[in-house]
Amino acid sequence: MPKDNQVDSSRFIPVGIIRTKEQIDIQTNRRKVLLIEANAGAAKTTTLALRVGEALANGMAPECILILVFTETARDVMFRRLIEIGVHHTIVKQLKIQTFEDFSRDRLALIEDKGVASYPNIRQQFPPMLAAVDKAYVKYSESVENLQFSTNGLALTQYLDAQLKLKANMVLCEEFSIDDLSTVFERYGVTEAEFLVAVEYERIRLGLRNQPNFRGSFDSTYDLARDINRDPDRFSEFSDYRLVICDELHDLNEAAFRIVCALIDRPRCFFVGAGDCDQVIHATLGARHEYLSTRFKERFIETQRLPLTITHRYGSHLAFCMQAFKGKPVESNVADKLEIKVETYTGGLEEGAKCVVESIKKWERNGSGVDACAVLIRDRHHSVVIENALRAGGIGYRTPPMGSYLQREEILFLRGIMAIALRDFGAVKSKEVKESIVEALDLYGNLRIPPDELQAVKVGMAKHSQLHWFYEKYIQSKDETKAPTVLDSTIRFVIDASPDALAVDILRKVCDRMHLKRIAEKLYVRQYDASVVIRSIEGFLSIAGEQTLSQFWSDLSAAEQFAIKYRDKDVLTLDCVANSKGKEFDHVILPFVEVGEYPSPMFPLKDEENLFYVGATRAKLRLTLVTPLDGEKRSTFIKRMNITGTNAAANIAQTRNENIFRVTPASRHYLRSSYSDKDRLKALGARWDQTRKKWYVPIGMDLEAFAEWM
Ligand SMILES: Nc1ncnc2c1ncn2[C@@H]1O[C@H](COP(=O)(O)OP(=O)(O)OP(=O)(O)O)[C@@H](O)[C@H]1O
Repeated sequence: MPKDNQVDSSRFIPVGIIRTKEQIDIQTNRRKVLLIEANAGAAKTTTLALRVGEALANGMAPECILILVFTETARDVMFRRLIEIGVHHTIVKQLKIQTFEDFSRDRLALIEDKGVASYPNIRQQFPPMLAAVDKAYVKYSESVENLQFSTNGLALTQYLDAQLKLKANMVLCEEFSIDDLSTVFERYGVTEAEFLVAVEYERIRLGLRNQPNFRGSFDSTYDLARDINRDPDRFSEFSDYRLVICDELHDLNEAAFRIVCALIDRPRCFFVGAGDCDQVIHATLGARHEYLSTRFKERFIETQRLPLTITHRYGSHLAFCMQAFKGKPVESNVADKLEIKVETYTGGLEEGAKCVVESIKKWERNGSGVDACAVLIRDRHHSVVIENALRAGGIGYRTPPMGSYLQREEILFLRGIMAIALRDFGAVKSKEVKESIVEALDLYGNLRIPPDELQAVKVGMAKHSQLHWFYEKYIQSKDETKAPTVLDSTIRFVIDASPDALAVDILRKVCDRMHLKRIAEKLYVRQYDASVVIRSIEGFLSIAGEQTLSQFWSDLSAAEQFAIKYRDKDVLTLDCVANSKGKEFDHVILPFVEVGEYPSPMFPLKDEENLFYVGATRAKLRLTLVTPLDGEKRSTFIKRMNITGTNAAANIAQTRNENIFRVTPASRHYLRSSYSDKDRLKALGARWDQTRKKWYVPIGMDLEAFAEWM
């Protein structure tokens, strides 16, 4: 039964939830273009899944439905949600659920006569970007005043960021006149030099025939949008989708918008998209709220907007706090209370990490499973202390898709040096980790081993229990008359040191001798990425504690074994907040909600607010904020939630919810039957649910005759 006693004309009846009137209105809506604007947890994904269920129940073939999202996480969540509400998994598998980038790549492959090289790693884009800077310099440095071009790593990354921004906004495919150059900063937020370099970079990428030579991240989406722009008829070659669904519409940029428009332009296509402007955290890629607010309406006059106002994920206490934090109405329909805990610590991040472990233990003592718990960190480097504290506390964890700190390049490099010096590569059990250590030595040591040779070395290396031959072949200086390289002299220093020396002292000297900070700034040229690497190394040194070099080495192997042991089990999730969009957990712990960490001073405050909002709203039953005891060090975000001030009103709303919404949904009774039962079931009045591929007894019908199938 739907809530609010409305007439329900829907054919798809979900399992496990009672839909609100808002949800049924969306599920059964037949407007050509429908936009849903909602709060976090207000059932966007679920309601889009209901719309898909309805289309299937009305006989639409799964191949005619396309679901587009921006991230792989969102794709997985949509897949799961469809199954949760009762769409049969074989049907879900037939639906096309893709990220924009994957969808675009597949579409382009259909019309391109040659394969296009993919450059997923930003470093692969450096050589063409260098060539672009050269060209821009030669062409414009005489004719345009005050142009500054640079070719260091930081500058190259900034040029790459700028070209992405311009592409997301579809600026580069427009004709440009040199007279307009003075306005590019005002219009697009890039400098004149960045604009000119981006134009040259695209010329290099596209070559003479306007057929891309390579593609970096986002280039498939851009190229498809560009293609549509140049020749709208070409899109008509693609298969017709009858229903296009788009989740996370708040991440839409101009390129993705044009692809969506081309799909909607097909005469038989219906479109439903959902978004929440407070979840925009990819602002640099041109994500803007104006698509939701105005652009669709301008382009498709028949656009209708419907709201999803009520959250079904978390109770009133968090709803009221998020209302205070975001300054927008947030209402909850959840009967279960959500507790907000503020746990405090004094001292550094290690103490904060212990506080996290204590919060998990309290949760377990309540009888709740640790697998329903997630620690969502602001930055990758936070995971060093957290992982260590979890291991000390015997709490198994997974780190999808962030990866454990032990497998990060900077840490692998230090592990490689230790493995050579201690002659104990055998302690590294995993073949992949062995290969990655070799890669990290090549990268950080600037060995420049040609790619094919490196590949062969990696394959051979996995079989070795020693790394010494690699050292002798690629690192050790052969010419006695010359000074050894910095890497070689650093390794010799560690070899000469006693394995009983304090690990932290030795490793700190390794970092200083190698100038790791400078290397990080060169390799991870974005200031933020470099800072994460530097802090991750600091965290690594701090966890060495009082251990000797050989003790720390054994401890690292034990830590890796610990992480591997629990990898596929039902354990705690440890991830970055940015990866958690669309997910939910009974208990969410946000560590280090402190000044300088959260919000990060390196990003616009608005983005940080949205990130915090996304993290906090993943919680279903408990949200724990781990923050310093010292009020001065506490993040202003906690104050802005007004936890104490909203408590009384939240209590009243919560009691109301407990009285109204703690009802078991009346639902169809699905039957366990085999194919040969079908005629009998039909004769008894059972109905076939095509979407779920099961027979059911309609609501209100006596169940007695169906006892053998219950
Ligand atoms: N009518 C309903 N009754 C009870 N629970 C519901 C209902 N609709 C959805 N839910 C539940 O609410 C939770 C949030 O739903 P969903 O993930 O669809 O929200 P969302 O708006 O996509 O979230 P977000 O954008 O924050 O990731 C899910 O656990 C879902 O099963």
